[in-house]
Amino acid sequence: MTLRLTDVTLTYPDGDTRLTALDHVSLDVPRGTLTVVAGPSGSGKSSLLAVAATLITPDSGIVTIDGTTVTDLSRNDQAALRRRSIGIVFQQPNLLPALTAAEQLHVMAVIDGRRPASARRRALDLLDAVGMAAQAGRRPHQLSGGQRQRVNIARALMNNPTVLLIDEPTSALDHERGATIVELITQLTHQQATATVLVTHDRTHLAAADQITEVRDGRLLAVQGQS
Ligand SMILES: Nc1ncnc2c1ncn2[C@@H]1O[C@H](COP(=O)(O)OP(=O)(O)OP(=O)(O)O)[C@@H](O)[C@H]1O
Repeated sequence: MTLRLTDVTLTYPDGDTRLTALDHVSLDVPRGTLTVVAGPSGSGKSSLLAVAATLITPDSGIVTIDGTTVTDLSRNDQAALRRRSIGIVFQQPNLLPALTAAEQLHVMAVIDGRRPASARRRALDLLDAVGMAAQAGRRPHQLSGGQRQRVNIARALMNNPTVLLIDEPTSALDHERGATIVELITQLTHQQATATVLVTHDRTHLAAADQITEVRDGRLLAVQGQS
């Protein structure tokens, strides 16, 4: 299993007590499949992504990625694994204003120490895969919200991650553009063979999923596969 959460509990300080954001959560996500986690505001979706991304260490439970138990690793080793194996798409496309679409992707490869020529090739291939080849030389202010989100998704795939984590990718888009982005995420999940988790409060995205699950008050309700 590429991404596995086993019996994960996460709490935050809340005055004199602690608030349980994730309550004994278990989830398996195989490569090449899309899991949609739906739930209302405050149910624990972002916390689940942050734990899967190794950005937050849970109070208890185990997270494994590609067979490595990440909850056992040092913070440095977690960061190295994150760079190598995890692509994260945050809600707001936090692109760098001065860089072109292609350069947004290059930066990721440079951080990872990849050779410029192969990085340039992969960046252009990915921009093509997200339908943005013609806009490779544009800066964020010259792109629409949907186009920025496409660059954001391509950037997350730059280092060839096995796990792709996506937080509310359509919150800034209208319904039609949102549906197109979810379709694109489904295609990329199959094409790039990522174990993809998309969290959303929008139930219309459930139809795109290979596996759907609902989160309420930090608990995962039934996980169901779709075929
Ligand atoms: N850093 C924090 N400190 C304290 N409590 C937090 C913190 N982050 C989240 N929480 C609480 O944990 C619970 C789960 O929050 P989380 O952000 O994971 O939910 P969510 O489903 O992603 O919500 P939204 O859809 O509004 O982003 C909420 O009750 C929230 O108030």
